[in-house]
Amino acid sequence: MTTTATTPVTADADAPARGALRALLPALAAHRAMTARTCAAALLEQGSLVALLTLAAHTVGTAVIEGRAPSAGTVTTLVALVLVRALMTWREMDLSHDLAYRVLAALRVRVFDGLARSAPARVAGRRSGDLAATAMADVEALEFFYAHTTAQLLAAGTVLTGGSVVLATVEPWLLVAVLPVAALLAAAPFADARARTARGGRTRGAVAGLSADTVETVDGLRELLAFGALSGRRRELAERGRQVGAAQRAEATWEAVAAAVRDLLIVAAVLGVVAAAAHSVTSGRLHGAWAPAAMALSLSVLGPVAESARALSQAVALRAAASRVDAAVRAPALAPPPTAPSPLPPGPLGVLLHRVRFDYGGGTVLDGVDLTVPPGTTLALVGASGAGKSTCAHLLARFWDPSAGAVRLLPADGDPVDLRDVEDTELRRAVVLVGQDTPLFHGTLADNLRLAAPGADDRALAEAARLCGVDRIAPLDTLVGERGATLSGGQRARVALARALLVRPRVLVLDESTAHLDNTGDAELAVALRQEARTTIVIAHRPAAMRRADRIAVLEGGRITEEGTWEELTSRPGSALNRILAATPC
Ligand SMILES: Nc1ncnc2c1ncn2[C@@H]1O[C@H](COP(=O)(O)OP(=O)(O)OP(=O)(O)O)[C@@H](O)[C@H]1O
Repeated sequence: MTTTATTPVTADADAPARGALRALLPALAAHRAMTARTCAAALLEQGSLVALLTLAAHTVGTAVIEGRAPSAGTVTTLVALVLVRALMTWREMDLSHDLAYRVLAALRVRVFDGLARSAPARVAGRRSGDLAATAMADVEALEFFYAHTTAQLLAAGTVLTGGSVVLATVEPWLLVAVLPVAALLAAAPFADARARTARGGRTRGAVAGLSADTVETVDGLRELLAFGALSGRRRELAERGRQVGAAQRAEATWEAVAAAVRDLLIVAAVLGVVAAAAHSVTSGRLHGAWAPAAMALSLSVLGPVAESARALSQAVALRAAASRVDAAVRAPALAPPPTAPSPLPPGPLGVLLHRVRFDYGGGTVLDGVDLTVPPGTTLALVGASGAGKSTCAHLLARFWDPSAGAVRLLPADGDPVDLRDVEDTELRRAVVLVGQDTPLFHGTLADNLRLAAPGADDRALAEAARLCGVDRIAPLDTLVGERGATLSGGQRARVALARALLVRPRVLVLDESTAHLDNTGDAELAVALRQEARTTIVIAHRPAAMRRADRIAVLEGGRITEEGTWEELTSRPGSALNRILAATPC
C-alpha cells in the first residue's frame, strides 16, 4: 500500500510560476503572532508619520494664517508622535527581520527535506552547486520578501484607506488628486511583471550556474591541476561571473527606470494636490488654515504606497527564486512512505526480485528481473559495465521504486514483504547498501562509524573497527577531513564497511565496495563479513569475490540470464560468466 505524498506545482527557474510569491505566504502561518505584531508595528510606524506631518502642517497653518501659537497639548502630541515614529521604526525593522530569519531557517530545513525526499534519484541529474544555490542563495534572496513586503503592504493599504476616508470627508478634490496616483504606483510593479520576472530568473539562473561551476571546480581541483586545465576553467568561471554581473546590471537598470517613473508620479501627485487645495480654498470649501494639513495628509498617505511599490517591484523579480525554493520544498517523494506499513518479521531475511522493470526516463535498464536470494546466503551479481547491477542495488535500498514488478524481503518463515510497505527507519536497519565511493563526512573516524548507528556503544564500535581493520588506519578519534580526504580509497572502503556492520543489517548489499582494496584487503574484509549470518548481495568484478558467493547471477540485457554456483557456471563452456571472466582484465 503506497501513496504519493505531494504534488509538484511549480516550474523551473526559466518559467517561474505566477503564483510563486503567493506560495511563500503559508510559511508565515507558523508565526501568526509575530506576523501580527510586525503588521501592527508597520501600521503604527506609517500611521504615526502621517499623523505627525498632518498635525505639524496644521500647527504651522493656524500659526501663519490665524496667528495662533500651538497649545501645550499640540506640542506634547507632536513630541509623542515623533517618539512613537522613532520607536516603531526600530520595532518594525527588528520584528520584520526576526520574522524573516525565522521563516528562512524553517524554509532551509524544508528545502533540505525536499532534497532528501528526492535523493539520490532526482538530485542525481542535477549539479551540487545548483542544489546548494537553491538551498542557500535562493532562500537568502527571499529575506527581502518576508522582511520588507508583506507587513509593509498591509500597513500601506490600511493607511491609504484611512487617509482616503478622511480626505473624502474634508475635501473630495484632494482624494481625486491622490487616488489615481496611488493606483498607478500600486500597478507599476505589475506593468512589466513578465519582463521583470524573466530578468530575475536570468539572475537566479546565472547565480546557480556560477555556484554549480564553483563547487565542481573546488571538487575537481586535483584533476584540473593534473591536466593543466586550470586556466581554461578560470576563464569559464570568469565568463560565468560576467553573466551574473550582466544579469544583475540589467535588473538594476530597469529598477532605476522604475524609480524614475515613481518619482514622476509623486511629482504629479504634488502638483495635483496643490492645485486641488488652491481650488478648494479659493472656492471657500476649505479654510486656508486647514489647507497645509489637508495637503500634508494627501501627500503623506502616498509615501507608504510609493515605498511599497518599490518593494513590490523588487519582490516580483524574486519570483524565480521563489519558484526554485517552492519546487524544492514540494518535491514529491520518489519512494513515498507506506500508508499502512507492514512490520518486518524477526529473523533472517532474503531478497526476492519479481519481474522488476526499471528505466531512468530513457531506455529500459531492467526488463523483467527475477531473482531469489534465500535468507542467510550470499549472491554475487555479475554483468558487463552498464548492465544495471548498481540499479538493482539502488532498488534494493529503495532509492527508487521499480516501474513494474516488485522488490520484496523474504522471511525464513512467512510471506514476503514488499519494500514499498516497509517503514523507512525499519528498512534502513534491515537493508544496508555500501557503494564503491561512499563519501565520509568531516569528523572523526568514530563519528563516521556512528553515522548509521548513533547509539552504538564503544565496545561495538571497537569490534566493527577491528573486524574491518579501521583500528589499523588511525585512532578512532582522528579527524578524516571533508569527504574523508585524508584517507586512501581502500581505507575509506574499510570505514564504510565497518559502518555498515555496526548497523547489523539483515541484508547487506555491497556495490563494488572493495574495489579500492588490494587482493589481501579484499580477502580480509570477506572474512570480516562472514562473522555473522546474513544475506549478502555482492556486486563484483573480481573473480575471487564471485567465487566466495554461494551463487552467482548474471545480468544481461536487463534480465538474469544465468544463475548457479561458481563451479556450475565456469564448467559450462560458453557460459555468460565465462565470457565475462574472459573479458575481465587481469
Ligand atoms: N541516475 C541515472 N540517470 C540516468 N541513467 C542512469 C543513471 N544511473 C545509471 N544510468 C544508466 O543505467 C544503466 C545501468 O547503470 P548501472 O550503474 O546500474 O550499471 P552497472 O551494471 O552497475 O555498471 P558498472 O559495472 O559500470 O558500475 C547505464 O546505461 C547507465 O548509463
